[in-house]
Amino acid sequence: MNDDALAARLLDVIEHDILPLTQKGVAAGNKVFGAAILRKSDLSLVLAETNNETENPLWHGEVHCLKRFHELVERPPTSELIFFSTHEPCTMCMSAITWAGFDNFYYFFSHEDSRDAFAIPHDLRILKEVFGLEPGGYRRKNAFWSSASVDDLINKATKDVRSALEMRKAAIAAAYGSVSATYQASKSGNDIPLA
Ligand SMILES: Nc1nc2[nH]cnc2c(=O)[nH]1
Repeated sequence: MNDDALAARLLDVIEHDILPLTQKGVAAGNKVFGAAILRKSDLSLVLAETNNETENPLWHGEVHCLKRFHELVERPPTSELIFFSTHEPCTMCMSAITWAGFDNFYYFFSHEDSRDAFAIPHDLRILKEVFGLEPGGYRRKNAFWSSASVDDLINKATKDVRSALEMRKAAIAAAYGSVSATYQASKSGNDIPLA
């Protein structure tokens, strides 16, 4: 799999498939996180989903996506699939991705971004309080999966490709800034335990 093509495709998926769902989800009081599943063979989309914590606080973007995946009548084997998350998965979501059988995941925003740019510090707090781990302290490559950020892929690209990808990345981050502001303005009224 070519890293440049994968980075470009993940940017397409976040912009065109996940973000529109998240804009609707946030308007209904949910958080800004989303996820998608793609085929390794041609990077086509299997499905995209978004956070639905107003229905159930366990429906993080990633877990909600896995739930919908298991509701599909025809489901490709997870060995043939890529898992993509808008934000670095929390410890629950990482475990869910593992239990679902994926050998990989990719993400756009880091845990530190969730805390600093999105004012959602819980993923890092749980990592520290429950597991005693500092940011980045989990094993990004292990016996179950290898994980990487979109930044990792972009950083491996050639200079020209890299600057084009960086520009697209900045535009997507700006769009997420706007949905994040909507979520933050509404969150005092919601019933989510760790809002
Ligand atoms: N990655 C991720 N972190 C979260 N923290 C709270 N909700 C979520 C979510 O849906 N995804």
